[in-house]
Amino acid sequence: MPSRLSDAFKSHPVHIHHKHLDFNSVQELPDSYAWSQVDDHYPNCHDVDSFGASESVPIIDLADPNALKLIGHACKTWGVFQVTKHGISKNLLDDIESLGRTLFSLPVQDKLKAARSPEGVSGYGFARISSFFPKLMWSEGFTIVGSPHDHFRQLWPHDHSEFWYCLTQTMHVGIIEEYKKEMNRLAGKLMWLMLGSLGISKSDIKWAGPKGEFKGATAALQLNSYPACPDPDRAMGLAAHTDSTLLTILHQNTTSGLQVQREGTAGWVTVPPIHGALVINVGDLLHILSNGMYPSVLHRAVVNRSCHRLSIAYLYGPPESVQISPLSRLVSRSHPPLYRSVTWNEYLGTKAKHFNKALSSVRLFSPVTLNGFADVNDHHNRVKVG
Ligand SMILES: C=C1C[C@]23C[C@@]1(O)CC[C@H]2[C@@]12CCC[C@@](C)(C(=O)O1)[C@H]2[C@@H]3C(=O)O
Ligand SMILES: O=C(O)CCC(=O)C(=O)O
Ligand SMILES: [Fe+2]
Repeated sequence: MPSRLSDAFKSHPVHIHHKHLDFNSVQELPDSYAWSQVDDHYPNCHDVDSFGASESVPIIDLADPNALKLIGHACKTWGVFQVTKHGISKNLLDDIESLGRTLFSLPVQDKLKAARSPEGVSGYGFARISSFFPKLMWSEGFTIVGSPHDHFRQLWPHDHSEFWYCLTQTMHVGIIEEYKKEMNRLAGKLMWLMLGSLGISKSDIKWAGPKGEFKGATAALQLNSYPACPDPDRAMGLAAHTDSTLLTILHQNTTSGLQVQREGTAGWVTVPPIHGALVINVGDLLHILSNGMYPSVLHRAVVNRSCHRLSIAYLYGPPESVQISPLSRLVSRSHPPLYRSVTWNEYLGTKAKHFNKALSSVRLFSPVTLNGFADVNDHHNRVKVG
């Protein structure tokens, strides 16, 4: 079994045999990007729950004394929430957004110099899950695991001026490092709020370290770009999926596009961009850790005709060697463990092979065999693929 995040896909390489588009030069949606199963993926069309009432994703102020309770409720009922007063500076959010914009505005042949290899994790390319769908997604992504140095050297090759080259590279790398550092700090804080609301304390998770700082946690930074699209009704930015993480922290620019599905309801709910707020997704590993109490949220990104959309996802997971399984405090005779233990790498490999069936493939009981005790999250088989 691979033990480093960067090796997670060695046994399941993704070969995508498609030419990369120069999105900006396309006037008409190419057939390879036209989704035949055009469903209701327009923002605002389906911002209702199954009872017809308007519902929106909770927004939680982290400085609110009730934050713990509110987060617990949001995790249980939505698997997603937005946070304000999170302590990440506005400048840093602006910097990472503008770095993303600079990167994606490079000519496609330059971006391809940093293309992700079929068995690799880092680099430029289509979303990994593209291989499960017959049509391409109207987006491009750049994944960073570890240092972005080598990829940035490929993207911005050495030009004539040594001084300017060093300065801009140092600035770009510095922004990424600072962003990762700040996100790591916030992710640790959110972990304790999310787990605290289940009655879990620092002594329950040995791998979090003596001070509960989650030392050794691993993460990937994913920059996503969704160019304006000539035929948004027939295109898909990023197909419906859950993240294979403990949690994901998402910064979106002012253009909406992120949609989530709430358990037990029909339709998609748009997560509106709120200035300075960050979106927090429950991922599959937290779903496992919580013994199914917190559903990992099914989400997707849609595109629009006039605005370019950018999002930056910080995909946070446990240290590489840690086995994730339902926390013993959440397991009892009436609530048996729903999942077997997995490392993050093993789970990523499983996701690469089984995509939306990954969570059920590590499940010990199906909801029907549990005699009335159902796992809140059984939507994983509802994601339409191929
Ligand atoms: C750690 C990871 C999670 C991720 C695969 C990756 O290796 C890096 C990119 C992540 C991402 C972002 C877009 C959606 C997603 C499903 C994908 O194809 O790549 C996620 C992966 C995931 O959470 O499984
Ligand atoms: O762009 C978005 O809003 C969603 C991105 C996402 O789901 C991801 O990077 O995993
Ligand atoms: Fe996602």
